[in-house]
Amino acid sequence: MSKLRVAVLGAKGRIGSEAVRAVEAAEDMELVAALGRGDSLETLTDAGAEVAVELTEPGSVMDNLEFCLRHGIHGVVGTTGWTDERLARLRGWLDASPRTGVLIAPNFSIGAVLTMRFARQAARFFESVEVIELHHPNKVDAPSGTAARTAQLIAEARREAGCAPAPDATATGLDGARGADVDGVPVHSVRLRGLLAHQEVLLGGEGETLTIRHDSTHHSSFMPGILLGARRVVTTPGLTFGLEHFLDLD
Ligand SMILES: NC(=O)C1=CN([C@@H]2O[C@H](COP(=O)(O)OP(=O)(O)OC[C@H]3O[C@@H](n4cnc5c(N)ncnc54)[C@H](O)[C@@H]3O)[C@@H](O)[C@H]2O)C=CC1
Ligand SMILES: O=C(O)C1=N[C@H](C(=O)O)C[C@H](O)C1
Repeated sequence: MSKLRVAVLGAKGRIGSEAVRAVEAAEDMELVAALGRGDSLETLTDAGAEVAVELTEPGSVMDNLEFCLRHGIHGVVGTTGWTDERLARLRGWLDASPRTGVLIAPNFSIGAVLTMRFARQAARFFESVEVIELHHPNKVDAPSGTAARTAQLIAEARREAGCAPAPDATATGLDGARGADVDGVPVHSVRLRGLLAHQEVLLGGEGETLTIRHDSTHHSSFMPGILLGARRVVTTPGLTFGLEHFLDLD
């Protein structure tokens, strides 16, 4: 059986360097390119890459994906910074390349995907809900892509269930003290040396609270999801948003 020809973009970064090792170690994959900042994207076509694992930064991801989709290279994307406007541009490129697939995974770790799923399930049963994400201090974006997605899923579930806005009597104070507002859900970002990637979803009702917490303590937590994404995206044309769609969770 021929091996899946995989390239990693952002190959010298924190997660990218781990992804290079994971692809090299996968028996059904061949690492055909490992690109860092400034390397030519033509390397991907010269190397015959079938899948590009995109782990760079929000300022680079769009140009990289535009090139990949123009050349029929599937994408597995962990890079953050996804807005509605960016997603619409990506869908336009996918429409022009209908056999190509892109997976965008706000988080590749199974625990984080389950956290999002459990938070969505729990959201309608509690009056209050807030998200706290905690990351290493080298992270350039806040809130994290995972926290933004978690808050969107919570907000969607609460809208569908007809929940009232969470109670909050705050009338005065410092700007930012109540976090960022993502679809009506407060999201608080902590940046602390010693941490990697962590998230808590706090839910509160009369006389009880529920905390759903996930900790990624090593970048290896993201690797099974990246490899699964690469295997599945080649037979899944169009945009898949969230690794849960490849996990048969229900
Ligand atoms: N979805 C997920 O599960 C995860 C996503 N991430 C995300 O992945 C991204 C990268 O995170 P880190 O590795 O921590 O950052 P990092 O800063 O350590 O690595 C990014 C690397 O990409 C390189 N780069 C920038 N532009 C490039 C380009 N055009 N072509 C090739 N390389 C380029 C940089 O030089 C750097 O080496 C961030 O957006 C982060 O939030 C990180 C961990 C897990
Ligand atoms: O930058 C990181 O480290 C991470 N980024 C992703 C995010 O923004 O959610 C995934 C994970 O939290 C690690």
